[in-house]
Amino acid sequence: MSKQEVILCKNLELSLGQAIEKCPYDRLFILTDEHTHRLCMPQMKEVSYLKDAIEITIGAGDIHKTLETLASVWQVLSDKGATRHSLLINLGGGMITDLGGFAAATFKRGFSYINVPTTLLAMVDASVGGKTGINFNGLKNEIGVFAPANSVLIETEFLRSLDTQNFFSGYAEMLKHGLISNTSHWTELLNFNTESIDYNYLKQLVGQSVQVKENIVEQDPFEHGIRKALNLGHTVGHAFESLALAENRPVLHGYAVAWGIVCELYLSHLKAGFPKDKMRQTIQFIKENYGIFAFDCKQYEQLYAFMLHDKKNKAGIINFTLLKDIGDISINQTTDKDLIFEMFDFYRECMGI
Ligand SMILES: NC(=O)c1ccc[n+]([C@@H]2O[C@H](COP(=O)([O-])OP(=O)(O)OC[C@H]3O[C@@H](n4cnc5c(N)ncnc54)[C@H](O)[C@@H]3O)[C@@H](O)[C@H]2O)c1
Ligand SMILES: O=C(O)C(=O)C[C@@H](O)[C@H](O)[C@H](O)COP(=O)(O)O
Ligand SMILES: [Zn+2]
Repeated sequence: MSKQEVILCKNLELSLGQAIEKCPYDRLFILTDEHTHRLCMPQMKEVSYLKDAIEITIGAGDIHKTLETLASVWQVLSDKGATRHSLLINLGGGMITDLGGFAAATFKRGFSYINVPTTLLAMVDASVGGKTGINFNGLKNEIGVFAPANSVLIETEFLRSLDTQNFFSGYAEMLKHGLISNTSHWTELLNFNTESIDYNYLKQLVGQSVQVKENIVEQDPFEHGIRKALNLGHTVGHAFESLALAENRPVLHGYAVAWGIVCELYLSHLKAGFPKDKMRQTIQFIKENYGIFAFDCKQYEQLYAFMLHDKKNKAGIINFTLLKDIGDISINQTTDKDLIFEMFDFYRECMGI
């Protein structure tokens, strides 16, 4: 996979113009969801290159990260004459960059695309690294391909219209990056004033956070080894997300990851010696800011069944990424079912369920 250009923009219009010039195209498309079309598209109207772009707008939220929505995007591409030499700009959160990236990577076996992430989660995580796809059969990202965007243009001014829940959803992936990188970044994140956001400081943290992801993806673009670090919290988090979806009470991805981190830090403590004080401090932050995902012991089997679908697994054995300490990563960790159930007990006890 070629190294991806990720730019923390000073001037989006200029950066986008330069990125587009690097991708000669016959037809230009821009994908938004109903919210980013209303809130973020007006800023793009200034960009002269986009005057003739064909707009595609889909429903917002992960419930639309489906085969049906993907087919509707393919349909417009086909009807409007997209070719292998077309260019797609994804303007939105992780749902848009995942689905749009997959649409571009598969239409006529693939054409170029540029990500302009508009949520915190997409800026620090989803828009970078080339994982694209859709949810399928109640499972997260079940269908997809690795296909990086030609450029990722991060304009943090878009964050000013983001609601609190989506701010914290993205912040969970930043916390994950703190845990897998170093103590000083983790400490900065735990101490950031989330009640009164300093957007200049946030921009600096976004830069640091996306750098953690870029460094790892560069070493292992196809997740054969160290990229599994980026999946910390997701073995359990995706199971929570799938259970929530099955029970018609969807949760935001980052919230599921935060609750997944609570579980996987417990396993990290037991199996890899992750320090108890750092586990407690991280869990305290999550309890204070993410509320509770409730389930009872009758649902343990169902959660376990969802975890059996994790993409890191091999031969039916659930694969965890654990930590010996902050920044000290142990990939390919396994454990028996009893300990997984004990981990659920721990989660429920410390969340007060
Ligand atoms: N590919 C990857 O590496 C990767 C990494 C992390 C997460 N993901 C995926 O990303 C998705 C979650 O992404 P997300 O949290 O960005 O969700 P999202 O794209 O659904 O966006 C969340 C909500 O915020 C709205 N929104 C977007 N930008 C806005 C803005 N500037 N102001 C106000 N509202 C805005 C959206 O319309 C939506 O309603 C999940 O599907 C997850 O699986 C992928
Ligand atoms: O980029 C990666 O690698 C990640 O694992 C980042 C995750 O935050 C992200 O949610 C990713 O989509 C999960 O991928 P999956 O392979 O577990 O579906
Ligand atoms: Zn994630």
